[in-house]
Amino acid sequence: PAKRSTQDFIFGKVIGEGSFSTVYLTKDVHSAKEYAIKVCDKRHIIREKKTEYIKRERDILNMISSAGVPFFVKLYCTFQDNDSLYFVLSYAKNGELLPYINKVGAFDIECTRFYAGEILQALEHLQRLNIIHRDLKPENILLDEKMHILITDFGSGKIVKNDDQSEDSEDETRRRRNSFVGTAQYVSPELLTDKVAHYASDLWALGCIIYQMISGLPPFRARHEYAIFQKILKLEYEFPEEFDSQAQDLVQKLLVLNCNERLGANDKDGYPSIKSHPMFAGLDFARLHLTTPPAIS
Ligand SMILES: NC(=O)Nc1ccc2c(c1)=C(Cc1cc(-c3cccc(C(=O)NCCN4CCCCC4)c3)c[nH]1)C(=O)N=2
Repeated sequence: PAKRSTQDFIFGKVIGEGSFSTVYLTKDVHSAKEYAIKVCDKRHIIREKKTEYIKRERDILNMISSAGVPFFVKLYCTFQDNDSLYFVLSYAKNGELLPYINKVGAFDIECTRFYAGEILQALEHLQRLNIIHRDLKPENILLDEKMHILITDFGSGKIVKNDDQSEDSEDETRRRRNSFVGTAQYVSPELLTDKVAHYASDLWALGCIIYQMISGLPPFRARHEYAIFQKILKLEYEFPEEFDSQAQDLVQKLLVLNCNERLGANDKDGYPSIKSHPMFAGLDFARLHLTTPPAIS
């Protein structure tokens, strides 16, 4: 196909903002289809030495789009001009999951089971593709027009080489320089201490998101980031009264400081030990993307 350019799209409202990018709702002038275009500022990326992150995001999005799995934004094409890089991505008509949690205050257990199940399915696909998201949070979980999830923002993602999560000395040197951590409320203890992410780092974030869907707030909260980090490292959080007991059991098995002892941490080929948890009893994971999501109310 011919290389696209900004002339092929009508740019609409801003629907997302990042430190190096802005996301616009756009319409393809030829097909009238709606897309999200992520516009990345070249000079800013180069100045902040983030070119490797942008290349990795493009590579991960290509891997996911080629795999043809549900639950992720698709990358349709990329192009560039003198100032910017352009990623043409899926448009998620219903935006981020977070405003829905804030709007209803707390999901009922059926909604929590459904959306936790879709996120778990998505994490299984990532594990099988040897990808760690590293910044999973409700703002990066979008909702399409049928209210199914579309996970986005792989700008912090990691491709695990030959299924070995350990690191070589070059990786270790880079890691010590690597100031990356995810978003405070959802970052795992191992990313705060030894700066090495594991597949189980995304399972920690899943635990935080399940807690938030039920209680309305993330488990580790404080006025300042440093205080949040302290609470995470001390596993300092509580369950509100009336928190569903099966969900509480699952969250407690995911929010484990030692990433190797987290439920699912040692699973190969997906997360069977999490899928078999009583909280997901009766959920048909393979058909989730084909079923009508429960109304969020
Ligand atoms: N960092 C990134 O990669 N960011 C991306 C990437 C791809 C992408 C992306 C972000 C998208 C973000 C997005 C944002 C929105 C959006 C923005 C503003 C308002 C709304 C909106 O009002 N939706 C209706 C849902 N409301 C939500 C709150 C409760 C009532 C109903 C949606 C729709 N899609 C998108 O559609 N596709």
